[in-house]
Amino acid sequence: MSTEGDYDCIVIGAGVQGSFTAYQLAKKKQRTLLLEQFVLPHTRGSSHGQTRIIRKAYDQDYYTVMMEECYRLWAQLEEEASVKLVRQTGLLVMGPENSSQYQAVKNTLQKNRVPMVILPPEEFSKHIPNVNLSEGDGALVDTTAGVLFADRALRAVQGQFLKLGGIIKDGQKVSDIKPGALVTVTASGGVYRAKNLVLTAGSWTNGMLSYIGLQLPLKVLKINVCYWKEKVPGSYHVQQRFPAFLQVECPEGKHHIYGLPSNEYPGLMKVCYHTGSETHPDMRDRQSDQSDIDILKRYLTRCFPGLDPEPAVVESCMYTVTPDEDFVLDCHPLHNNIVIGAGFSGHGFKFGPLIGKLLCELSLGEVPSYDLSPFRIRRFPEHLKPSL
Ligand SMILES: Cc1cc2nc3c(=O)[nH]c(=O)nc-3n(C[C@H](O)[C@H](O)[C@H](O)COP(=O)(O)OP(=O)(O)OC[C@H]3O[C@@H](n4cnc5c(N)ncnc54)[C@H](O)[C@@H]3O)c2cc1C
Ligand SMILES: O=C(O)[C@@H]1CCCCN1
Repeated sequence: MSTEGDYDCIVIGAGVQGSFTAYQLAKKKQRTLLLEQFVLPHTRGSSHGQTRIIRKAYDQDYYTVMMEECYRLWAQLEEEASVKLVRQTGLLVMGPENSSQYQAVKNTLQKNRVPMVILPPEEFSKHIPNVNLSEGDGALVDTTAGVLFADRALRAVQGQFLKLGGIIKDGQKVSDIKPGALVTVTASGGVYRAKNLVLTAGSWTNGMLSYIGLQLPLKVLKINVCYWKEKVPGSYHVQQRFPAFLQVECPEGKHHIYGLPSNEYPGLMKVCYHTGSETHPDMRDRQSDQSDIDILKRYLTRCFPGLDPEPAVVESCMYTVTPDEDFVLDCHPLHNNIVIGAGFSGHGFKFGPLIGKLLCELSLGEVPSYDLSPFRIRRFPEHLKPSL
């Protein structure tokens, strides 16, 4: 066997994170193979669908700081691929004025000098018609925020990767990984070898990690992606400058509720609950729990009176959630030529271009551009197998 390998790097999983990682590696002249189990494009993972929120409004500084560069990297891809991927709409954040979460978001924005507008309750309805602000809630708008065109972004980044000479093999389910100076990857269409491996397998991550002696505390949740009909067409439309929104706490449920202005489906606004019920990634459609939809119905009846409180369309997506909802961006504890990007916990899309850059840096043994301590595997010591 040659010690050169077939490739410099193999990336497993062509969702947003694997696609951006492969693109960054190809930019660094690495001979890169991107393997995907499904035929592309597909709707079985976490990166499909037309839209995602992009925002700087976070309760932790490190995400807000990282978003500075993300916006630049998204703009760069828009230019390279001649395609529009980001639409600035602003993000309305609502939550109990004295709650720690709402205050944390407000403080992070102020501290990092992110352009924002605070909407006092008496002025709220002048700026945001058709929404009832809850008694005691504060409201602010992160004006930098907006909507990312997700499917289009995946097409663009995969297209750029191919232009750089990268290779995508889809319809190739990986069924084994053998670590070593050359990593050997067995997939349904062949056996491939490379000096480095990056694992970005989304909800299937622990299945892949079982081949290389590691398990992470990841929960896979099925998310019901709900669209709701506007009673008066256009009332929550992106062209009426209706923003995306995030309700950080409310009486109906303990998790966030979020929404995007109507755009992709005429007359329908997307509003979802930021959690779901556990599932196996291959059995997603067997999970039929709808308690999240009941919470949304009650919230929309109270706060979005212009929406019919019965979902018109329900699609499915998955979150892969860590206990602290921070990502995993790290090398395998024993095999430093295997890099893992996982646990994006329902908020990783907007970071895609930067995650790609960071996983590429880790794979090339470079000093990462950011402090990755919040994202290290060793924050879960109890989950490192005794064999490690
Ligand atoms: C409903 C919903 C709303 C969201 N909203 C936002 C938002 O507003 N803003 C935001 O920033 N983020 C948001 N997110 C989160 C974001 O979409 C995810 O963090 C991101 O898509 C995760 O990407 P990924 O590449 O890790 O996973 P995936 O997209 O699932 O990619 C993993 C890929 O690996 C492949 N794979 C797995 N196993 C194998 C194997 N054995 N062989 C070959 N290939 C394999 C899978 O088929 C898949 O294509 C949302 C997510 C959901 C579900
Ligand atoms: O990443 C985001 O911006 C959204 C916010 C709410 C939960 C889902 N993800």
